[in-house]
Amino acid sequence: MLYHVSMTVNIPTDMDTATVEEIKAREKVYSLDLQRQGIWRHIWRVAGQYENVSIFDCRDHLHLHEVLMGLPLYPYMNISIMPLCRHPSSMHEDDK
Ligand SMILES: O=C(O)C[C@H]1C=CC(=O)O1
Repeated sequence: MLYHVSMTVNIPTDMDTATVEEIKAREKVYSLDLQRQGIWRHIWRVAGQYENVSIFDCRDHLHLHEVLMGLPLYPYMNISIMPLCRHPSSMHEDDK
């Protein structure tokens, strides 16, 4: 199942720089691993925001939930989710 997910990151301004960098480094490793597995299909930066728009390909809602809960930046994110289904005019067989 495909999901449109937007994540806005709000790291507390008083968190020390080393901790922020360590969390961001773990987030990148986690994200790249999911991208390689095909679970995190696309990620874009929203211009001018500490926000991304992503497409996830998960088995079901619970799988998506577990993937998102595992994000190292999860405690500092606001997340919005839209479940997607294939558009009847889509020419992409894997849009499902
Ligand atoms: O930067 C972000 O949008 C937050 C998060 C998502 C992937 C990643 O590496 O960091």
